[in-house]
Amino acid sequence: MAEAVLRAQGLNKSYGALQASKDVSLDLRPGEIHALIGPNGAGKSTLIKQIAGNIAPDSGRVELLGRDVTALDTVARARMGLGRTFQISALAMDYTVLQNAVLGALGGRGRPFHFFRNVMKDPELLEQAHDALERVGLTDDANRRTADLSHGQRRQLEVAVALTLKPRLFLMDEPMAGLGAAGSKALTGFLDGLRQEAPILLVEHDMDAVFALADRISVLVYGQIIATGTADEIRANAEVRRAYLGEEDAA
Ligand SMILES: Nc1ncnc2c1ncn2[C@@H]1O[C@H](COP(=O)(O)OP(=O)(O)OP(=O)(O)O)[C@@H](O)[C@H]1O
Repeated sequence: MAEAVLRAQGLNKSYGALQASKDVSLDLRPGEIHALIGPNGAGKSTLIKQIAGNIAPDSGRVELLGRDVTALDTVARARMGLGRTFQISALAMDYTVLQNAVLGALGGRGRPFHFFRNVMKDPELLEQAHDALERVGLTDDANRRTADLSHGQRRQLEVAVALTLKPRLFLMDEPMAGLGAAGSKALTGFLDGLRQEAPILLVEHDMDAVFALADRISVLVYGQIIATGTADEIRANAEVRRAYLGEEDAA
């Protein structure tokens, strides 16, 4: 089996008496989409934050590309190739689509800048930004104000911003949230192709998207992974149906 690009081992995290992660282990392999599903409050965001480096686990470890990164912060993990999209948009709404993409590319440089107008003339940054916009199908919208984009287009732009850093793997937190049927179909098609280049750990409530896309699915309930398997295995798992999917959704 190919070496995992991401490995979480025995993660525990408590908030007071509440154990939000209980001995959580999972991995992400080259070329795959691994979906993380579970009811509201199950601990999905808490787990993603430990993997990304926003919060430290009480115990356990996180390995990225074979290296122990448990003590590294979000910036160091991003520089190693961990790309991320967020539940709540981190885009600058008054900037154009291109400006947001250039700022994303700039984030990979790791040194401060002083003049925004110079940044917007930097050929290398512009090329990275244009490439990423083309990948997600936003080339024609490059000069539009981000606030004027549709919700679906903003989601595409978030992926483009993450792509400017040429990530080796992605953490995506509910990328389908708020998208209509057409938007979520388009994004599903895009993620389907993206997995070969950068595998994706996908937190998603849209079960149609999850079952269409995921090579493997892990189900988190009360901070614990109760099952990991293919879509068919998860659909057929009695404990998962009881705890989460419900009979009608799992049919
Ligand atoms: N900073 C915090 N302090 C205290 N409790 C927290 C904190 N963050 C999360 N929790 C609690 O930990 C549990 C897991 O929350 P988390 O946000 O990880 O769940 P989730 O599966 O991502 O939920 P959702 O699907 O609604 O986003 C919840 O009971 C939540 O209230």
